Amino acid sequence: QYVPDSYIEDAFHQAAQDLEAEYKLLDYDDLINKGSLARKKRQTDKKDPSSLHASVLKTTAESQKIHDSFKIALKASQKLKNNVTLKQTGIKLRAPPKFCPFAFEPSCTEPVKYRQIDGSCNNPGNSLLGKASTPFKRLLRTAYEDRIQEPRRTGENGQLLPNPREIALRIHDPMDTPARISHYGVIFGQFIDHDFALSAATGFGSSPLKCTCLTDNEDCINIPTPDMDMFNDQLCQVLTRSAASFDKFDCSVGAREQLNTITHWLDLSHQYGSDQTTANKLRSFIDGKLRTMNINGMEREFMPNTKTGTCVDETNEELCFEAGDTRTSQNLMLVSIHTVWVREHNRIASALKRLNPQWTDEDLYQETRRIVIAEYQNVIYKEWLPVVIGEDLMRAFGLNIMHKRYFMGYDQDVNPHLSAEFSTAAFRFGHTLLRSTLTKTDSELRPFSNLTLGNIMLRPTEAYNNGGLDSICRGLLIDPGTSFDTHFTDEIQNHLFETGAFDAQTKRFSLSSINIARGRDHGLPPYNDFRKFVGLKEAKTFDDLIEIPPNVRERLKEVYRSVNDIDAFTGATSEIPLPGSLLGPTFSDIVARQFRDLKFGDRYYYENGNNETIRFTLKQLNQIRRGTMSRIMCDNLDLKFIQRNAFEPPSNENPIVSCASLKKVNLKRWRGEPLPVRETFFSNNFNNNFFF
Ligand code: HEM
Repeated sequence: QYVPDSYIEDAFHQAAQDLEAEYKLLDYDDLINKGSLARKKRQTDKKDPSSLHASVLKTTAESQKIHDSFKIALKASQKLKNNVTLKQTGIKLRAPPKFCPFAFEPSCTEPVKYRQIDGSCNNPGNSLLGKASTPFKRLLRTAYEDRIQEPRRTGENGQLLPNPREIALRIHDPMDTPARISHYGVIFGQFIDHDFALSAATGFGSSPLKCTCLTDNEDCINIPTPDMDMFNDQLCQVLTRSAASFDKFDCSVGAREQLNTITHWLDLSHQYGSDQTTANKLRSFIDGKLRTMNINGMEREFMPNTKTGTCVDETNEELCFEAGDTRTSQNLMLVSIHTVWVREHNRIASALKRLNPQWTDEDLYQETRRIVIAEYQNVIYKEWLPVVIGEDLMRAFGLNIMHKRYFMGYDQDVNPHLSAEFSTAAFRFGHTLLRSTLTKTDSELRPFSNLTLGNIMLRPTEAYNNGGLDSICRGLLIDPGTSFDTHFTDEIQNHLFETGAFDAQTKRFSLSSINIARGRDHGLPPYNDFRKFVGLKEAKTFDDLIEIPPNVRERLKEVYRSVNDIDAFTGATSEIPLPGSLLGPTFSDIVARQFRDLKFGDRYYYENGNNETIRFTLKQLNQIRRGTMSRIMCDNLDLKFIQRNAFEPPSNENPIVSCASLKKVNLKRWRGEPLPVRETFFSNNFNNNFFF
């Protein structure tokens, strides 16, 4: 049952005016003078760690509009609630179309052979599913302090929850134990993450808010420095809250959701872009290729430079690298993986051009993109995911790839969206697997140089010198990652984004404490709720936490007052890994569930055979299935030898073999591939009718 439209519209108009008036009060100069909240057009101080953190967050004009529309809806709902009749009838409220950012669905032409850049039009029943700038979904009920939007602050006994950095110091202290995943496998996890998750940050216009340690603002969740912390030269870690969104496309007013600014799919959107402008900027428009550049003294191609990134550019000559995601240059290990995939795109485009000389640039770009995304999905489901969650869960969740046949399990009722529980907690498992050092190796995988994470975080120098990105990528193959446990490596735990800018308010971050604070910001319920969801027994006391080793249980008991207060990230990373999986039972389940939804809910999933326009021929598909990550590395780096599975360190079970012995994908199956009648690509104008 809904309230009459005119009545609601009035309330929304008034609420919009109130919000505008509030924003006017937040005058920029005034705020700077008061030293409270700084509105910046761009984060310009490249040495300020908080600017560096902000540079890996994203605010867009669209995300800010959605955030504002949610705020307006809350205000309007407050106004309407004061009305006695509404209170009595317990009527549900929904924003009128003018105030609902999701009201204008893209219209999709059918059938479409290629994915849309912005992720829309995948599901014929709901064209917005999977699109960039849509909300995360929930597996569990949110847990906000006020039930609507404020971060959880108080525990079960009414006392304040422990400070996230305090928890980090007591539970996530540094220790590195080698694991059976290669560091390549770990950073590939980050690469996947940047394909499908980027929460919008609250901001002004299209820049994230810059909080300060003295700010008491509802959109800041700074982490104060506890006593006895080595961070005692800084008051806090400044942290901006993620932007708000409605949780449903119908804009019914409920608890705060967060917004994913990039496409939810496994579609290499971090290579190709999540919007048409970015996608066009990355293309060369010649023979279907992506734009690349050369570096003096190095033979192969590299991603183009950009001046808009936030690399700490010591010399003013060495620049960041540009791809489809704003976080590309966050570290050079990540850049090196991006580089391999850009080269793979251009390698395939050249091969297709040789096979089909009559194809236009557009034909070559679209078909190459389709093949490269298929190769990428193939290595994820065939090689990477089994290393992470193990064969048993692969089977239980239907995640194994097929042999010789099509996959026929596509289900348009599956919601493929990333869940908040996955992106805010479970998929951050990779943070515990990172190591502080890395090795550069030559083409025979012989080490010749060692670096620390600090040397390559937002610092491009090592990309241009001493073997460059190729040697970093090869080094990731031989270094093992560290085990899944509560421990974080020192560089991430105590020195994240440290630049030596000792006059900055926040001089460095601690990633585990950010994860905990972010969980509260996003209204994640405590660990016990996660346990129930994945089928573990609800713990009544700390001693019931039998999946957690006794010594860690003891430490949890010292930090948290109640077993019901434990933050999800801390609780789940405390668990002993399941047999065959790198992860404990809670994160194994949530990760498996998410990759199931991304497979069964994606009409463009590479093995899907139920749509004749979209699917590959069986012969093409079987070629793609032959591919491996190691083969792709051999094709795009100077490598003579490599282990069979790039996601595990070399060992007797995973021997180093010659590149020549690895199977190749035969592209001859694409000779004469019929191309679709050119369809008009959807242009996103869904904001035309919006309220500002
Ligand atoms: C050197 C390596 C890495 C660094 C420095 C790093 C750093 C960060 C930072 C600063 C954030 C934003 C935190 C926040 O404000 O909430 C973040 C988010 C995240 N990271 Fe990492 N990370 C790394 C590797 C990884 C790996 C290996 C994985 C997974 C296998 C991963 C998964 C995630 C996820 C899922 C998010 C949330 C994304 C979102 O929803 O916006 N990261 N990381």
